[in-house]
Amino acid sequence: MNVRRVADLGPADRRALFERDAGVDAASETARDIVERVRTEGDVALREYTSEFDGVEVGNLDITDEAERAAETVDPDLRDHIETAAANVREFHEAQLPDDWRREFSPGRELGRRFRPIERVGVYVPGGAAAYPSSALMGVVPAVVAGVEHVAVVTPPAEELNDATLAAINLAGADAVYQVGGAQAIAALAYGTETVSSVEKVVGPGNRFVTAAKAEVRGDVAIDFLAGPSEVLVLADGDANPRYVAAELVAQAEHDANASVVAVTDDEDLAEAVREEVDRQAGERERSDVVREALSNEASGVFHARSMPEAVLFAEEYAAEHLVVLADDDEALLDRISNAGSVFLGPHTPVAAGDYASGTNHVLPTNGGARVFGGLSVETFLRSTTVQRLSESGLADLRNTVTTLARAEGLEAHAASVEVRFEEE
Ligand SMILES: NC(=O)c1ccc[n+]([C@@H]2O[C@H](COP(=O)([O-])OP(=O)(O)OC[C@H]3O[C@@H](n4cnc5c(N)ncnc54)[C@H](O)[C@@H]3O)[C@@H](O)[C@H]2O)c1
Ligand SMILES: N[C@H](CO)Cc1c[nH]c[nH+]1
Ligand SMILES: [Zn+2]
Repeated sequence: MNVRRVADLGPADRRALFERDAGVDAASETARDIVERVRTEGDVALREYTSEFDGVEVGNLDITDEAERAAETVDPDLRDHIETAAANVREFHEAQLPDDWRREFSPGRELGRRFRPIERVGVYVPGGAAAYPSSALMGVVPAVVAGVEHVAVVTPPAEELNDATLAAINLAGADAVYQVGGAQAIAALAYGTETVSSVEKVVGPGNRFVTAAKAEVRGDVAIDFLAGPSEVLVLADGDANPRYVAAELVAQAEHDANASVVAVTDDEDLAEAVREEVDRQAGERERSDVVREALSNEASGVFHARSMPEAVLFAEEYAAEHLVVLADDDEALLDRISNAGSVFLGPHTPVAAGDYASGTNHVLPTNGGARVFGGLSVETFLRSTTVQRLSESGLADLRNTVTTLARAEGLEAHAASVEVRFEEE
């Protein structure tokens, strides 16, 4: 990996960086075929795909009881830490619960909003190369806090089911758990099969096949947003510690060969030091082949900007899932940034803290989705309804405006529905 200068980036480089897709487009056709087969063939298709992609012949797809057992038998120390993380996630998400409200905006014109949970949701908990008990907490806890009645979880199977993931799913409060992963799991939640009942909204992160499948079912079922292969962008000034910068890149790179990891700084020496550190740290990791592939992606790299404003502009255009700011004036830099899924400020705030335990949600938009979406939250599981009551005088105040606009639209019955209220019986 070479240090690249932001000023030298051509249109093709900028497209690769700022319109990145982490292999999701290339997975779309496969995902579409899988979704269609599951929709028409149900459990038979689920079992066949599970055998093909996960190499497992599953017995019962429903593993709700196994999850309950795992919560009792999992290593007590691990269970304690799962519960600590869950408590922090719960606390942060409870703070997001909105209150219903109603207010009189002018005499006789009372308007408000109320919030109710979606009734049935499905949470994807990834579990291919690595197991993700933390993603179980991030998906299920906010749904439970929002008051969702039925929370179903799907997660890929393995010869030996991962106890920590199962325990976390149960401890977080899921109602049903199915051992199925990939695009087939998303299709099962969207359309239902003999075993898996369909839901109203599908949420959660996953690899490019999972992400492509969510894009495919969107429209038939609600989804949160596309949360694909992980990303991090580190915005650093010359005082940043290159070991910390490199550690952030290597950490998110170990998720997936399709992960995108970037550092941008106005200090050429720091850029060079980060590049060397990344090389060194990448070689030390168990998943160093995955890390190296992620580091060599077109959307990854170490970049030298001519100034911090140029580096900030780069970060804004990139719109990363995670933005780490390692700079003296981090709060001032933050003020100039809007596009990021989650921001980590200062030398003691690694992304891993938010990935596992600080309490914020780690299910976040990737591939530039942060330009228009926020991460998973309690609001993801709520819908709002507006409520209004007008008094007779409140309606009288609006009478001419409503009838004039209704007639301008050629909708006489709308106007009449107001006028009838002022006519003598
Ligand atoms: N953006 C976020 O918020 C966020 C959060 C956590 C994890 N992640 C991401 O989740 C992903 C986890 O990936 P993973 O692969 O370990 O687990 P996964 O559960 O996402 O995917 C595993 C499934 O992929 C399917 N699959 C694998 N190869 C396939 C192929 N060739 N064709 C069709 N289907 C195939 C299989 O069905 C398998 O069950 C990583 O990319 C990680 O970065 C993202
Ligand atoms: N960094 C991931 C989100 O992109 C979340 C995660 C789970 N486990 C470790 N990290
Ligand atoms: Zn992570």
